[in-house]
Amino acid sequence: MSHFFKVKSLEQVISLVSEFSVVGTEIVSVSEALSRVLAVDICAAHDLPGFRRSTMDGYAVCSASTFGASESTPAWLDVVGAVAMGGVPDFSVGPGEAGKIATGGMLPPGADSVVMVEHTELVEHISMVDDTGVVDYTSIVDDTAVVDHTSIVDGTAVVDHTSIVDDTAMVDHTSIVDDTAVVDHKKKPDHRENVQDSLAGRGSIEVYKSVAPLQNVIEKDEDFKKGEVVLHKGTVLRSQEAGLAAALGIFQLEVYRLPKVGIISTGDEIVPLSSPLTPGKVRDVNSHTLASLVKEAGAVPVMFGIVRDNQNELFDICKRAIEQTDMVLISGGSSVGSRDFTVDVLSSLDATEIMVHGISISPGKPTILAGSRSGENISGENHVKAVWGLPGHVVSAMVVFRVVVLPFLRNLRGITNCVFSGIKIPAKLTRNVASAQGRTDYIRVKLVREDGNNPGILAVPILGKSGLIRTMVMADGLLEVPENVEGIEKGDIVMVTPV
Ligand SMILES: Nc1nc2c(c(=O)[nH]1)N[C@H]1C(S)=C(S)[C@@H](COP(=O)(O)OP(=O)(O)OC[C@H]3O[C@@H](n4cnc5c(N)ncnc54)[C@H](O)[C@@H]3O)O[C@H]1N2
Ligand code: MOO
Repeated sequence: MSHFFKVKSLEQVISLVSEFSVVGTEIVSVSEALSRVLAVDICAAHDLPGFRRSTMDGYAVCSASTFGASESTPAWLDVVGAVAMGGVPDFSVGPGEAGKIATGGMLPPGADSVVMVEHTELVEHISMVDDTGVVDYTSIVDDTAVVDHTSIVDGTAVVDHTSIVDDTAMVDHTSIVDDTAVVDHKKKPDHRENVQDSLAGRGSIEVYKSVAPLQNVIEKDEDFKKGEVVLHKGTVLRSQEAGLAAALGIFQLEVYRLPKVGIISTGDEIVPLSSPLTPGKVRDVNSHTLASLVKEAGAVPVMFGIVRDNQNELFDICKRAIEQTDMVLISGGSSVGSRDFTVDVLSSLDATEIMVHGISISPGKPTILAGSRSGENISGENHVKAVWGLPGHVVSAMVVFRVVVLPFLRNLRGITNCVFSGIKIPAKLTRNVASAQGRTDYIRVKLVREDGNNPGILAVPILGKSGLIRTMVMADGLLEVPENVEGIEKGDIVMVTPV
């Protein structure tokens, strides 16, 4: 009622954020943690990845063995073993030697780099073929799998393989290879490849390209070092943070609980969507725009419905909303008209102090911020809660939410560490925009692509009163015209906040 605004600047209002509390915490599984806010620092319990890994298929080598290697003067290296995936190599690599390795495999001791397989050529197998035609291979496929072939190749071409490929799979080949080519393999088809692979891994290679130390290798602590703080309190968790937690074996995280935001619409003229629209009435738009904005901001809207222009009714609902939620948004009745009760009701509530009535922004000047210390909330946490009186005009309520309420809601969620909150899109303004000195203006703009040879983005101002939802529906963003600026000229590059 008959109060006059004591207008504060936007900066003055935003600086009050620190006077409000943050919600309590809870434990959630990593799979439920997306978009939640981390409540503690997380340290790496071990080095990541924990061992030196190859990033390529090829040969683990001492890089010095390849120095000077080229197509015309290749380096010649002996292949002394093959690394099994998921295992620990049981051989080491010295100068002039190489170990066959796949992407992700552990480098054998002595190797400091990996030559890509396409930069090598296999030139020799270790095989003893003598005059009597006895071929003897002993190939180590992995640390559990010893492949032992004893093959007698003679004029009758009897080939007898007895191979243990791994600890679960006994492979027994009895193959008579003769003119009729009777071949009996009791084995999985890929075992043959493994065996051939391992045989191919033994021998010598020519290397056509040198590698530098640590080339094609991830060091044992290259991702994160043991003891390092890998995630900071106040971080909004994204898919990559879930991946990091998984990599470190963390399956539960302490996060801030989701804040509840109470939403109240006021006004004798406002009717719910379910009611018929009789003359003089308008449907409740603000409850729905604000609930959507609250969800978009990572909180939970709690609807308290529509309150008539009645001080006692508004008092009761406000009191209940403050008790049951962490922040309250009241739209309508924030101005200085005879039916604008919000500021009086908030002043009359216990332990509630009006901190702001009027902000030098347009739209949104008649905004109220009260701080309520009225005891514990339902979760037993002691809060200074923000209670907002937002202007009733549909656009004003939305703009004030984005520009003013959002920083307080981010603080309530516990966010301290997120660069995305202020991302803006550069665009070229298509017409002059005037603005009054001494207030920050928010211009709704539509973003369109420039055509022809200009790949830029144009910002087309959407003109219209702040009671018209159409202007927000048409808009893609808000353009801020600062307090000390009189206007912006057509053709200027402006920064647009997406809405
Ligand atoms: N003498 C003055 N009058 C007004 C001033 C001023 O400085 N001096 N400021 C104007 C501005 S700017 C705004 S914004 C409004 C803010 O008024 P209130 O916050 O008191 O809001 P109401 O008067 O209740 O409603 C304004 C307008 O919005 C419609 N409305 C309200 N709630 C809803 C809803 N939930 N859904 C849809 N539409 C809603 C309401 O019907 C009115 O049309 O004050 C100006 N006056
Ligand atoms: O402040 Mo009103 O919100 O300009 O329309």
